[in-house]
Amino acid sequence: MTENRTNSDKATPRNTKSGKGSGNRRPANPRKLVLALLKNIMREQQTLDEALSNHQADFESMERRDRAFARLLISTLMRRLGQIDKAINACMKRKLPSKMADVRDIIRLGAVQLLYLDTPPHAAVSTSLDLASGPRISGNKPLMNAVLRRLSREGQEMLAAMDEGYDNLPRWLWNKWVSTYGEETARAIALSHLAEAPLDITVKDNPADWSQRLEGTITSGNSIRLSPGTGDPVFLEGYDEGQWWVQDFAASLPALLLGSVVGKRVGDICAAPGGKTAELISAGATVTAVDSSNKRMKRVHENLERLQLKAEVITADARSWQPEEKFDALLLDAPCSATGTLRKHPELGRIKRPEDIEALADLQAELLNNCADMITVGGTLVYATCSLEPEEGQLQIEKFLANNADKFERIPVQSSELGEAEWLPELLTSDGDLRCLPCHRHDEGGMDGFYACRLRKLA
Ligand SMILES: C[S@@+](CC[C@H](N)C(=O)[O-])C[C@H]1O[C@@H](n2cnc3c(N)ncnc32)[C@H](O)[C@@H]1O
Repeated sequence: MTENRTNSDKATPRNTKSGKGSGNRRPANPRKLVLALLKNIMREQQTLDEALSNHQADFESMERRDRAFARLLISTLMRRLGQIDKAINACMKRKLPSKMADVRDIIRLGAVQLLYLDTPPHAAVSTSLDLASGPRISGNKPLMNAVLRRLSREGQEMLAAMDEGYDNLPRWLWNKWVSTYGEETARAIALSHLAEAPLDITVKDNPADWSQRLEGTITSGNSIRLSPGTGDPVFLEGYDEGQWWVQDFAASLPALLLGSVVGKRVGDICAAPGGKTAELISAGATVTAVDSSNKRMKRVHENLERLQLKAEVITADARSWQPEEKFDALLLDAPCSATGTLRKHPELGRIKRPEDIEALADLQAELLNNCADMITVGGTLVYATCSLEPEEGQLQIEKFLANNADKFERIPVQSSELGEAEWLPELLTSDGDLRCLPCHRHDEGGMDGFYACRLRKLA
């Protein structure tokens, strides 16, 4: 299972294990593919997974090395776009108008190679200019050439004078995080996006044995952090045998807030692609997994089959669906802006807008209200999102508790429930909610931003 928290209904292109590209098709040019992805992301607000699925045949036609290069190019572009654009603007008398977006994208593609990927200047410039076809674009080759040549000479000096955390974060997110967490933490979060996130897996059992076999380290509980450069997880021992699934350490925590689930009927609401479903089943629960997306539910079925785990799987809108018999416990992992996952999905910073947060907060409130009716009196409800925004986290819960004061109470989480590591208290708020930030445990590779709160039904 590979994690996908972008709420995208489009699957990431599957890895062909041969890595040789597919069929007799002529392999696609990785730089040209990246240009198309950039357009999909920046001008059509698609996630990288969505954009990649538009170009699946091209992606799969490439050798494994070219696929890795294309991914490196697009992810570095997304992580560093603020600095790249600032450096490009410094090379021009005035900013390029939006009708010249294609020209700007070609310069960006050359710039990322010159500034961050150590591509020899002649190769970065000539391979970019080769992509400038068509009368409207090719007429701008002298401009593109001049900007890229200047970046090859002065680019590193320009970068050294920039504030890389601040410059690479969209302004509205910077302002929001400074007002929510303070400038020091906002900067630490922004800096955490600049490096690729490590790969975490959750094992069904025997974490000590699996951490040795896969040469990783146990973060806590059943979560193992693999060493950098481990490569594509589908090639690793235990994947085909269904012994583990990919899940960020922070994403493995909300399910723990339900306590012992052995023998309990647990509703996993908004379940796809099924990371927490697998965790709850492995912990001994009888799980009903509900999600509204047919396409994503297909992945739950595939993932459970690989992991040889069983759940009742229901495709339904959880704003109105109700179980025939109420659950003992429920986990609502609500759709959200996913701003806690920018390390893994740096493009989200470019496609999300402040108004998305408001709309998602309304959807989460509807889901939470309906989930409140799905559990028995005395039952536990855990609400979680991978957002850093208070409207999707603590403010959502405050509103819910204010409207349901006689029906629900918050049960503060104790750090010992999350595991034994001495640093786990860092992840809890003074109210006893879980509040993971991407900058937590930065020196060990950080973690996704996650919020979770535990409630008990009183009446
Ligand atoms: C954050 S993802 C869930 C991740 C999942 N819990 C896991 O651990 O693998 C949110 C999910 O909410 C689902 N969703 C969005 N709106 C929904 C609705 N009204 N009813 C049910 N599911 C919904 C999306 O399809 C998406 O799969």
